[in-house]
Amino acid sequence: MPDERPVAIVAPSLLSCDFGNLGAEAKRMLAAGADWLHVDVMDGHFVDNLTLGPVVYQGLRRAVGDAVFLDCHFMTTAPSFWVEAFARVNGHSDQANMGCTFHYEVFGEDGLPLALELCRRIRALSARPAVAIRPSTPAQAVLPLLEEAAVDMVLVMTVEPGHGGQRFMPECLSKAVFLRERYPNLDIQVDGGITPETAKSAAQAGCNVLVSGSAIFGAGPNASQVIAALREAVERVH
Ligand SMILES: O=C(CO)[C@H](O)[C@H](O)COP(=O)(O)O
Ligand SMILES: [Fe+2]
Repeated sequence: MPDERPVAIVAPSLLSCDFGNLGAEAKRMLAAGADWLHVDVMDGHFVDNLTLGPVVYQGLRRAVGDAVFLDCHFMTTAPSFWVEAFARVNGHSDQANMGCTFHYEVFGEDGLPLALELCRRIRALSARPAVAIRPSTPAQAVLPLLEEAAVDMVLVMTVEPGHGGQRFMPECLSKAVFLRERYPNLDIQVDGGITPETAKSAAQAGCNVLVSGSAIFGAGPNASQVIAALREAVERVH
């Protein structure tokens, strides 16, 4: 039987970087073995924190170049507006180098048509649509989007969105198990409190895309070792 599980992807979260040296920090992560760079976009409404907008994103894109996949995690009440704004400054003829993850909760059950419309728009931009669920949202909520093949990835949050450096919530991993059983080829991303240790249980639950902020940046010059350990956690269950 062919091995259907998707490949390991490690995405350092720039939320934990030295923002005074954003471009250099991003390049340091790429040199240390990062596959993607995770960009947390917080609007001060959906979460009680505010990070970066299109102006800073444009600077980041210029610093890393077009070949790098920037995995944008929109923790915003108006994802459609911000997706357009980020796409405009992404600096490329198409946006295949950009991931657009929105939160299910901003649309909810009644908002399925709007969520589908946003996914179609993200695909029309050639960007990569994904949906995130916070700890209190069940995995079943995203099934209608998966049934329509509207998203390429589900982000299972293992902390409450809004801040880096929080405690990992292992109880959220049952959602990854539920999704992996039904979708062997789906990219399942996990974000929040991921360390080489917690990555093992996340990988066993079926997650293959690991976001990690404080563990990677907290390792200073040893970031490459943490990235390698995260990748190994996924590859070991592969
Ligand atoms: O989406 C996020 C917070 O809402 C961040 O991506 C996440 O918290 C990463 O940081 P850490 O690895 O320190 O938990
Ligand atoms: Fe994130």
